[in-house]
Amino acid sequence: MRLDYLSIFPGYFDVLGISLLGKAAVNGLVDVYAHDLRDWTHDRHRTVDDTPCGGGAGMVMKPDPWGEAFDEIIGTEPDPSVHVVFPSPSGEPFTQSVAHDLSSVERIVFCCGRYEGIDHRVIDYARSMWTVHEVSLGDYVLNGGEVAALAITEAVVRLVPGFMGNPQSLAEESFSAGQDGLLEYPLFTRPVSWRGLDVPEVLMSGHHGRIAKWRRDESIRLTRERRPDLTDSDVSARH
Ligand SMILES: N#Cc1ccccc1Cn1ccc2ccc(-c3cc(N)[nH]n3)cc21
Repeated sequence: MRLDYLSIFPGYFDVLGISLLGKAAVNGLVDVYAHDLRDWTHDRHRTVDDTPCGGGAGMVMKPDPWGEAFDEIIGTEPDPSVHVVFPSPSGEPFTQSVAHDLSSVERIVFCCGRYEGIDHRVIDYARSMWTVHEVSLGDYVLNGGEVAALAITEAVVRLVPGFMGNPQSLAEESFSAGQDGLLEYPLFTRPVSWRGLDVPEVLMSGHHGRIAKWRRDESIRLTRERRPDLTDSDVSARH
């Protein structure tokens, strides 16, 4: 998998050389390339923004540098196998399902906007050429797309076959298909007693059926308490 990042702050992506992602890069599972959008400007100030047409606060990112960067980094021919991700507060929700879909593609280009956003024609042009995902991390506003791109990267790459040492751990996480859309149950390890707090006895019983039931019940309880939006009537009935 090749990952490209287009940003006026490419240094954000130096962190991708650390930890598991660094190991994946070493193992050849992912190739990471960060690009400075200003390299595709031609004025002395390396200008990437301008005032919004129609007025309004803030600045908008000019389309020209993006187009020239696309030509050089991706190419000038349409290719739906290239997935272009625009983090945006007005995007579709980024979910585990989207992460799973992206984990099987060969190439992802992250377009990290700043200011008030990117000239919309850039997104329209990208849609005419590649497979575009305009995605939001959640209902809050960041200062740009870089942090969102890093979060999306981690969610996607950890699902790439061969990346995680123990793929079984993926199957038991919150939001994974195997969890029936429920939140993950509480986790414990040794010591059994810690500052007056004990591991639930059932988990030390060695009775796998009771442990499985306790974990399911806890997942249902937590999901109903914290994320009623994840429990539809059918799921509630089953639980
Ligand atoms: N756009 C915009 C915008 C609009 C108003 C105020 C500030 C910004 C900053 N910004 C510029 C690029 C960009 C990219 C992604 C996010 C983003 C994603 C999530 N889920 N929250 N915020 C924000 C981004």
